[in-house]
Amino acid sequence: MGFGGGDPEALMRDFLREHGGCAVIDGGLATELEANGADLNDPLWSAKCLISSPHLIRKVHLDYLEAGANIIITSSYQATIQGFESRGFSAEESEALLQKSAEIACEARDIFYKGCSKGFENHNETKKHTVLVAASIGSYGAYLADGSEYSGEYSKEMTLEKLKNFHRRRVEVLAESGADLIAFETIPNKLEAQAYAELLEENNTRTPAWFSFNSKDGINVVSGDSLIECASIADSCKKVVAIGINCTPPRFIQGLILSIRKVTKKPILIYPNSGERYDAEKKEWVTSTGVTDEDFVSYVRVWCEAGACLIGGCCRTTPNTIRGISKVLQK
Ligand code: MET
Ligand SMILES: [Zn+2]
Repeated sequence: MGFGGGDPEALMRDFLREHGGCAVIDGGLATELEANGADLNDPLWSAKCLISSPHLIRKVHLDYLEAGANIIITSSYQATIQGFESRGFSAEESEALLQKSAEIACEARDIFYKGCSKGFENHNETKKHTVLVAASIGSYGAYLADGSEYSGEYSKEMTLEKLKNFHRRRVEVLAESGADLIAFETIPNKLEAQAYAELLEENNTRTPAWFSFNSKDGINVVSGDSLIECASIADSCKKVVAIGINCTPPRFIQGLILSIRKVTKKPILIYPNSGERYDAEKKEWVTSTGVTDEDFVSYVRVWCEAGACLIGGCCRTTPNTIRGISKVLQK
């Protein structure tokens, strides 16, 4: 039986209690892989490294752990069975690659734990620093790799059933991968939130999940669907143990937390991006549009006061950002 005594709801409660009520999520994975030299100009994005450079993924996980992250998110954001199959991998090989994303994160955690226990006579000392591995699931729009996870606009033919069929096997594989929870990230619309909630209920998995939406106006999710309605879907799903926002500019976060708080008592998570704008045509970040690490970290108290208790960073944040967040939360 793992952390939380095998009870999905207890996992997050026990974890947060152990961390004094607030815990640190890691920072951007894909963008940090790029900062470490990976070329991710590819429909698989960060999942490309599962094939070409798993050691780099492990290094970035470790960098975030050393910087103070208590939760690390796997490299499966844009890893889909359909995406791997279109590269010529078999169904089994594709599932193995998903599995591998969890294994690499667990391996990084083991290395980190071993490093922590050095110098402690009593091995139990390491218990103070429980780290959770969250298996990432990016949206259907992320799989399309055309920027539609930031528009939330899927074709008119898209239905709830189609979305469920698209995600079903991937959710099953990652739920059984050894990760502690499933991180549904960058959810752009209500239909996809509904699809995830139904899959979790139907699957009967014991692995808990978090739902994280993205916004580009500070009010609604990116498709224009009501954040309140999206967060309510997450709130109604028993397997969902935290609800929040990721990959959204820091300036919008406080208001979004307050909105989510209106419809849930579950823990609220936030991991904003650096605030830089992504130019989907040029496939690059417009650097002049972001905030400095200092500015980012100066928001942390405000976000806690608004009600967030899981805080990290998304695209273009770095181990340095996470170090800063960790310092503020330790105080
Ligand atoms: N966890 C993912 C990453 O940091 C989230 C990407 S949001 C577009 O790479
Ligand atoms: Zn992001």
